[in-house]
Amino acid sequence: MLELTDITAGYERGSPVVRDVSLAVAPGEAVGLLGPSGCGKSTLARVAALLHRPERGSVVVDGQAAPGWRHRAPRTLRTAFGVVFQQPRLAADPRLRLADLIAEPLRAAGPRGAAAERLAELVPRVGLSPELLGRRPHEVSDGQLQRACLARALILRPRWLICDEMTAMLDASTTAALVAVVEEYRSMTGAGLLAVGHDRVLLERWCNRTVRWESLTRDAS
Ligand SMILES: Nc1ncnc2c1ncn2[C@@H]1O[C@H](COP(=O)(O)OP(=O)(O)OP(=O)(O)O)[C@@H](O)[C@H]1O
Repeated sequence: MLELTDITAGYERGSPVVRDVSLAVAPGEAVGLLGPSGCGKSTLARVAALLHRPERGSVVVDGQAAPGWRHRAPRTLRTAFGVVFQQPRLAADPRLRLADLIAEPLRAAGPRGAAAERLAELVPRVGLSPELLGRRPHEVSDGQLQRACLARALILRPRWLICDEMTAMLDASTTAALVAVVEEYRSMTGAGLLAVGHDRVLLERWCNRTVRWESLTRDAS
Protein backbone atom coordinates (compact mmCIF):
# COMPACT_ATOMS: atom_id res chain seq x y z
CA MET A 1 0.00 0.00 0.00
CA LEU A 2 1.14 3.55 -0.73
CA GLU A 3 -0.46 5.81 1.84
CA LEU A 4 -0.20 9.58 1.94
CA THR A 5 -1.83 11.05 5.01
CA ASP A 6 -2.55 14.70 5.74
CA ILE A 7 0.21 15.96 3.47
CA THR A 8 0.97 19.66 3.58
CA ALA A 9 3.75 20.67 1.24
CA GLY A 10 5.12 23.62 -0.66
CA TYR A 11 8.20 25.56 -1.54
CA GLU A 12 8.17 28.30 1.06
CA ARG A 13 7.68 27.50 4.68
CA GLY A 14 4.31 28.69 5.89
CA SER A 15 2.78 29.04 2.42
CA PRO A 16 1.97 25.50 1.29
CA VAL A 17 0.55 24.65 -2.13
CA VAL A 18 -0.77 21.27 -0.91
CA ARG A 19 -2.83 21.32 2.28
CA ASP A 20 -3.93 18.30 4.31
CA VAL A 21 -4.22 15.95 1.37
CA SER A 22 -4.65 12.20 1.87
CA LEU A 23 -4.53 9.53 -0.81
CA ALA A 24 -3.91 5.79 -0.87
CA VAL A 25 -3.03 3.43 -3.71
CA ALA A 26 -3.33 -0.33 -3.25
CA PRO A 27 -0.77 -2.74 -4.71
CA GLY A 28 -1.70 -3.42 -8.32
CA GLU A 29 -4.13 -0.54 -8.39
CA ALA A 30 -4.01 2.29 -10.93
CA VAL A 31 -5.23 5.58 -9.52
CA GLY A 32 -5.65 8.65 -11.69
CA LEU A 33 -5.34 12.05 -10.05
CA LEU A 34 -7.17 14.79 -11.88
CA GLY A 35 -6.96 18.47 -11.16
CA PRO A 36 -6.59 21.89 -12.73
CA SER A 37 -3.24 23.35 -13.62
CA GLY A 38 -1.27 24.65 -10.67
CA CYS A 39 -3.36 23.00 -7.93
CA GLY A 40 -0.41 21.01 -6.58
CA LYS A 41 -0.66 17.59 -8.28
CA SER A 42 3.01 17.45 -9.26
CA THR A 43 4.07 18.56 -5.81
CA LEU A 44 2.01 15.76 -4.26
CA ALA A 45 3.39 13.26 -6.79
CA ARG A 46 6.94 14.25 -5.84
CA VAL A 47 6.12 13.87 -2.15
CA ALA A 48 4.68 10.40 -2.88
CA ALA A 49 7.86 9.38 -4.74
CA LEU A 50 9.96 10.64 -1.80
CA LEU A 51 11.46 13.40 -3.94
CA HIS A 52 10.03 16.36 -2.05
CA ARG A 53 9.84 16.68 1.72
CA PRO A 54 6.43 17.78 2.98
CA GLU A 55 6.02 20.27 5.81
CA ARG A 56 3.63 17.89 7.52
CA GLY A 57 2.06 14.50 6.98
CA SER A 58 3.29 10.98 6.40
CA VAL A 59 4.06 8.68 3.51
CA VAL A 60 3.91 4.95 4.26
CA VAL A 61 5.24 2.60 1.60
CA ASP A 62 4.31 -1.07 1.95
CA GLY A 63 3.95 -0.62 5.71
CA GLN A 64 7.18 1.34 6.16
CA ALA A 65 6.91 5.00 7.11
CA ALA A 66 9.29 7.12 5.04
CA PRO A 67 11.89 8.42 7.50
CA GLY A 68 13.20 11.02 5.05
CA TRP A 69 13.03 12.32 1.51
CA ARG A 70 15.50 12.43 -1.40
CA HIS A 71 18.95 11.29 -0.27
CA ARG A 72 17.63 10.93 3.29
CA ALA A 73 15.24 8.17 2.21
CA PRO A 74 16.68 4.66 2.47
CA ARG A 75 17.78 3.30 -0.88
CA THR A 76 15.36 0.38 -0.64
CA LEU A 77 12.45 2.81 -0.35
CA ARG A 78 13.71 5.21 -3.04
CA THR A 79 14.13 2.40 -5.51
CA ALA A 80 10.60 1.14 -4.87
CA PHE A 81 9.50 4.03 -7.12
CA GLY A 82 9.74 4.60 -10.83
CA VAL A 83 8.89 8.15 -11.79
CA VAL A 84 8.17 9.65 -15.20
CA PHE A 85 7.74 13.39 -15.55
CA GLN A 86 5.96 15.55 -18.08
CA GLN A 87 8.97 17.07 -19.78
CA PRO A 88 11.59 14.52 -20.72
CA ARG A 89 14.13 17.20 -21.66
CA LEU A 90 14.12 18.56 -18.12
CA ALA A 91 14.36 15.06 -16.69
CA ALA A 92 17.25 13.82 -18.84
CA ASP A 93 20.93 14.63 -18.53
CA PRO A 94 21.71 16.07 -22.00
CA ARG A 95 25.24 14.63 -21.92
CA LEU A 96 24.17 11.02 -21.63
CA ARG A 97 23.57 8.70 -24.56
CA LEU A 98 20.15 7.04 -24.30
CA ALA A 99 21.70 3.70 -23.28
CA ASP A 100 23.42 5.36 -20.30
CA LEU A 101 20.35 7.43 -19.49
CA ILE A 102 18.18 4.32 -19.24
CA ALA A 103 20.79 2.46 -17.20
CA GLU A 104 21.47 5.42 -14.86
CA PRO A 105 19.54 4.02 -11.85
CA LEU A 106 21.40 0.71 -12.11
CA ARG A 107 24.75 2.46 -11.73
CA ALA A 108 23.59 4.07 -8.51
CA ALA A 109 21.61 1.24 -6.99
CA GLY A 110 21.54 -1.94 -8.98
CA PRO A 111 23.64 -5.03 -9.32
CA ARG A 112 26.71 -4.54 -11.48
CA GLY A 113 26.66 -6.18 -14.86
CA ALA A 114 22.88 -6.23 -15.06
CA ALA A 115 22.67 -3.18 -17.32
CA ALA A 116 23.17 -4.90 -20.67
CA GLU A 117 20.64 -7.59 -19.89
CA ARG A 118 17.99 -5.18 -18.60
CA LEU A 119 18.56 -2.81 -21.52
CA ALA A 120 18.12 -5.61 -24.03
CA GLU A 121 14.84 -6.52 -22.37
CA LEU A 122 13.44 -3.01 -21.94
CA VAL A 123 14.44 -1.25 -25.14
CA PRO A 124 12.14 -3.23 -27.45
CA ARG A 125 9.42 -3.19 -24.82
CA VAL A 126 9.28 0.61 -24.80
CA GLY A 127 9.46 0.70 -28.61
CA LEU A 128 12.93 2.18 -29.06
CA SER A 129 15.04 0.95 -31.92
CA PRO A 130 18.58 -0.08 -30.93
CA GLU A 131 20.29 2.51 -33.15
CA LEU A 132 18.79 5.29 -31.01
CA LEU A 133 20.66 4.09 -27.94
CA GLY A 134 23.89 5.74 -29.05
CA ARG A 135 22.25 9.15 -29.48
CA ARG A 136 22.05 11.98 -26.99
CA PRO A 137 18.73 13.62 -25.98
CA HIS A 138 19.03 16.50 -28.51
CA GLU A 139 19.30 13.92 -31.31
CA VAL A 140 15.93 12.26 -30.63
CA SER A 141 12.29 13.38 -30.59
CA ASP A 142 10.31 14.17 -27.43
CA GLY A 143 8.41 10.92 -27.81
CA GLN A 144 11.60 8.88 -28.20
CA LEU A 145 13.15 10.60 -25.20
CA GLN A 146 10.04 9.97 -23.12
CA ARG A 147 10.22 6.27 -24.10
CA ALA A 148 13.79 6.26 -22.78
CA CYS A 149 12.67 7.99 -19.56
CA LEU A 150 9.98 5.36 -19.10
CA ALA A 151 12.55 2.60 -19.60
CA ARG A 152 14.74 4.33 -16.99
CA ALA A 153 11.79 4.38 -14.58
CA LEU A 154 11.22 0.64 -15.06
CA ILE A 155 14.81 -0.56 -14.98
CA LEU A 156 14.93 -1.26 -11.23
CA ARG A 157 11.55 -3.04 -11.41
CA PRO A 158 9.75 -0.63 -9.06
CA ARG A 159 6.71 -1.66 -7.04
CA TRP A 160 5.20 1.80 -7.51
CA LEU A 161 4.99 3.95 -10.61
CA ILE A 162 4.35 7.67 -10.49
CA CYS A 163 3.52 9.10 -13.91
CA ASP A 164 3.24 12.87 -13.70
CA GLU A 165 1.58 14.07 -16.92
CA MET A 166 3.74 11.49 -18.70
CA THR A 167 1.96 11.90 -22.02
CA ALA A 168 1.04 15.59 -21.93
CA MET A 169 3.55 16.51 -24.66
CA LEU A 170 2.93 13.50 -26.88
CA ASP A 171 0.66 12.66 -29.81
CA ALA A 172 -2.18 10.16 -29.50
CA SER A 173 -0.30 7.15 -30.84
CA THR A 174 2.77 7.68 -28.64
CA THR A 175 0.45 8.26 -25.67
CA ALA A 176 -1.31 4.96 -26.34
CA ALA A 177 2.03 3.16 -26.76
CA LEU A 178 3.46 4.46 -23.48
CA VAL A 179 0.27 3.71 -21.53
CA ALA A 180 0.39 0.17 -22.97
CA VAL A 181 4.01 -0.23 -21.79
CA VAL A 182 3.04 0.84 -18.27
CA GLU A 183 0.05 -1.50 -18.25
CA GLU A 184 2.09 -4.44 -19.54
CA TYR A 185 4.65 -3.84 -16.82
CA ARG A 186 1.94 -3.60 -14.17
CA SER A 187 0.24 -6.78 -15.28
CA MET A 188 3.59 -8.61 -15.16
CA THR A 189 4.68 -7.26 -11.78
CA GLY A 190 1.57 -6.16 -9.88
CA ALA A 191 2.99 -2.68 -9.46
CA GLY A 192 0.68 0.11 -8.31
CA LEU A 193 0.33 3.35 -10.28
CA LEU A 194 -0.41 6.96 -9.49
CA ALA A 195 -1.05 8.76 -12.79
CA VAL A 196 -1.35 12.52 -12.53
CA GLY A 197 -2.97 14.56 -15.25
CA HIS A 198 -5.75 16.80 -16.43
CA ASP A 199 -7.00 14.63 -19.31
CA ARG A 200 -10.08 13.08 -17.74
CA VAL A 201 -10.85 10.81 -20.69
CA LEU A 202 -7.34 9.38 -20.73
CA LEU A 203 -7.15 8.83 -16.97
CA GLU A 204 -10.60 7.25 -16.79
CA ARG A 205 -9.70 4.82 -19.56
CA TRP A 206 -6.31 4.04 -18.11
CA CYS A 207 -6.97 3.77 -14.38
CA ASN A 208 -9.12 1.61 -12.09
CA ARG A 209 -10.18 4.71 -10.22
CA THR A 210 -9.87 8.41 -10.83
CA VAL A 211 -9.94 10.93 -8.03
CA ARG A 212 -10.41 14.66 -8.27
CA TRP A 213 -8.02 16.92 -6.46
CA GLU A 214 -10.85 18.73 -4.68
CA SER A 215 -12.03 15.47 -3.09
CA LEU A 216 -8.68 14.78 -1.42
CA THR A 217 -8.45 17.48 1.18
CA ARG A 218 -9.70 16.84 4.68
CA ASP A 219 -12.07 19.78 4.31
CA ALA A 220 -13.78 17.99 1.40
CA SER A 221 -14.89 15.00 3.44
N1 LIG B 1 10.03 24.60 -7.55
C1 LIG B 1 9.04 25.42 -7.23
N2 LIG B 1 9.26 26.55 -6.51
C2 LIG B 1 8.27 27.37 -6.15
N3 LIG B 1 6.97 27.17 -6.47
C3 LIG B 1 6.67 26.07 -7.18
C4 LIG B 1 7.69 25.15 -7.59
N4 LIG B 1 7.07 24.14 -8.29
C5 LIG B 1 5.76 24.45 -8.30
N5 LIG B 1 5.52 25.60 -7.65
C6 LIG B 1 4.19 26.22 -7.44
O1 LIG B 1 3.38 25.32 -6.70
C7 LIG B 1 2.04 25.33 -7.18
C8 LIG B 1 1.64 23.91 -7.55
O2 LIG B 1 2.46 23.47 -8.62
P1 LIG B 1 2.36 21.99 -9.18
O3 LIG B 1 3.39 21.88 -10.25
O4 LIG B 1 2.42 21.03 -8.06
O5 LIG B 1 0.90 21.99 -9.79
P2 LIG B 1 0.19 21.02 -10.84
O6 LIG B 1 -1.18 20.79 -10.35
O7 LIG B 1 1.04 19.81 -11.06
O8 LIG B 1 0.18 21.91 -12.14
P3 LIG B 1 0.24 21.50 -13.71
O9 LIG B 1 -0.99 20.67 -13.99
O10 LIG B 1 0.22 22.84 -14.39
O11 LIG B 1 1.52 20.73 -13.90
C9 LIG B 1 2.01 26.31 -8.35
O12 LIG B 1 1.49 27.52 -7.89
C10 LIG B 1 3.47 26.46 -8.74
O13 LIG B 1 3.72 27.74 -9.24
